Amino acid sequence: MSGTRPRVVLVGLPGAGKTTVGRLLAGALDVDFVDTDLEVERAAGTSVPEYFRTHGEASFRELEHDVVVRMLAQHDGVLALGGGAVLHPGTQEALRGHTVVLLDVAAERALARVSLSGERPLLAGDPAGRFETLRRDRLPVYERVSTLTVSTSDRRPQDVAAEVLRAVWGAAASLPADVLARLDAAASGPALAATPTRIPVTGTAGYDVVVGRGLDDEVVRLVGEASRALLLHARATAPLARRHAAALEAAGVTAVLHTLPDAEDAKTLEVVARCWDLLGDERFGREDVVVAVGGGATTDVAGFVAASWLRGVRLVNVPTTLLGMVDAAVGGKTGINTAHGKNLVGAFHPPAGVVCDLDALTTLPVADLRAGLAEVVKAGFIADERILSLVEADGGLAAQDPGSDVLRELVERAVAVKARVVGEDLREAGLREILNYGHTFGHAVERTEGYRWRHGDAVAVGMVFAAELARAAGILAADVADRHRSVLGLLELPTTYRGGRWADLHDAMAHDKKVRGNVLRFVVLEDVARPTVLRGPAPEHLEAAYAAVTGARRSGPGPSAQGAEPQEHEQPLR
Ligand SMILES: NC(=O)c1ccc[n+]([C@@H]2O[C@H](COP(=O)([O-])OP(=O)(O)OC[C@H]3O[C@@H](n4cnc5c(N)ncnc54)[C@H](O)[C@@H]3O)[C@@H](O)[C@H]2O)c1
Ligand SMILES: O=C(O)C(=O)C[C@@H](O)[C@H](O)[C@H](O)COP(=O)(O)O
Repeated sequence: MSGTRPRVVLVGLPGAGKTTVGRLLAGALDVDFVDTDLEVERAAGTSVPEYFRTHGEASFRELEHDVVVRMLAQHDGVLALGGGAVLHPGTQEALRGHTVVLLDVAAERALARVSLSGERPLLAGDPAGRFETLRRDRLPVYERVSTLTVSTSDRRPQDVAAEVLRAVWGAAASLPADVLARLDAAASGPALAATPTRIPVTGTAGYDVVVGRGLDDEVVRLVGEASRALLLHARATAPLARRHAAALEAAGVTAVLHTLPDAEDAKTLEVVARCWDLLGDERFGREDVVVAVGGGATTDVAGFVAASWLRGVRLVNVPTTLLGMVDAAVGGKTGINTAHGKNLVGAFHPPAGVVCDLDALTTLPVADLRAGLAEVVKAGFIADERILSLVEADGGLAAQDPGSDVLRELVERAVAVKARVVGEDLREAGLREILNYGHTFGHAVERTEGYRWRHGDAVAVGMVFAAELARAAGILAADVADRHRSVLGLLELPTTYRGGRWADLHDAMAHDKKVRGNVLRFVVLEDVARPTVLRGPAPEHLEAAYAAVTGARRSGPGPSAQGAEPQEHEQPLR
């Protein structure tokens, strides 16, 4: 894409609607949408609020400037700039000659939108007062760099997008017919199908995670030149798998469908062996591909089948559960369970691509949607506080609505966290352990319960256990530990576990992959987005955490209160 330029660059204050309108514009023009905040987070390896906290605004603006300049040179779709990006003189200069649209918004409207969209470091404390100051300082700069101003106050995003298209490309009649059709659809009511977001996973095996709606073509594109595709799916996703199979057949690929047992029953050696037989019967070669259409259990098994057949063939993941989209399908961990525990046999085998079609979530039972939200919340606690504030903003309602923009943002943010981590540490040499937050206890609960618990439910309780352990060890403040219960509670996820099972749980935790030389190691937090590893926790702290999870008692006051001597822990993992 080098040497191209964005069709339009959107600037404006936080809450002006740059992301929403940007996606609509990109959808109408059939081009990609890029939000520079997400690109900056990718470049920084952390969230914007966390970068502000640790490096300060000046350093953030330099990094943001570099990203904006790169995007102006490379991106040929729609580009939305972070609210303060234009403050950098170099960025003002770089915008010269581009089509820059200022989305202007009234203060009360913007504040209402911002309060629903999570942490904004520059508005902390006194949002109304600070917003007025931002508006006063920035408006003259926005006006100087922009070629057009469009108001977004009290208007539907599609009407704003339509005005931008008409103003930038002249009379509607001069727009190409397909753009006109999409524009008409937007103007007559329903919002435009938003354009997909591509989140790259860098590192040894680079691939994209595509998030959006109506993404069947992406699957065909990823299967590409293969002559055969084995589509492994759950019973519940058979209709979807059949639809993909038909599209592949139409593209000249021989599609073989195979139904896996439900949930954890699929993660066995017998099931994998059956798939190997099928691949042999159908003469699958090195150029052929395995496609997983299902939840995390399906992508784990399909991934292991792809990793082991002929020592590795291509894998395309089409996750159909929230948990699959934000976690299991991304990152290349594949595997099955054994009698000794969860995921004990497997391989690192990154997919060729991941297609997260949010439309699949409309048939997902709400209990499974919530289980997926546990892993979303995990991403919030370990790396991106904005995820937590997005959930808290309306008591967790929009997060549980598969059609909401909030859920889409949660998916994108959780995928971005995972992509950042696995891009740096595919084989879990260090940093990747943070993704295991809540899993040491969670996996133990799953094993103790004979895998009848949903994975996400077990991880929810596991995070409460990890928070109580950190609090007992004097590492984590009481209010952050309590926030685990409150956020997970909003999503109706379990935060307690029954008593009397400590011996079984402890035995299961002794098989955890993070154990080194028989010493238990737990990912814990020093604060939100400050994960670390606690090595060999004191038995009384473990038992206090268990007691707290059973509801018997709290595990201790945390470091902000008197009396707790912090236990030593390893270097922070960030
Ligand atoms: N490899 C990794 O990095 C990783 C990460 C997280 C979790 N996991 C694994 O993922 C598994 C949990 O994944 P999960 O929560 O997706 O569970 P799952 O795959 O068991 O799916 C949950 C249920 O939803 C059904 N289902 C799937 N898609 C559906 C749809 N669109 N509509 C209706 N029903 C649908 C499934 O048939 C199943 O009954 C666990 O085995 C866990 O260990 C792996
Ligand atoms: O991707 C990772 O790394 C994770 O730890 C993500 C977890 O959410 C996931 O459940 C993973 O399968 C656990 O891995 P394991 O190595 O503890 O089995």
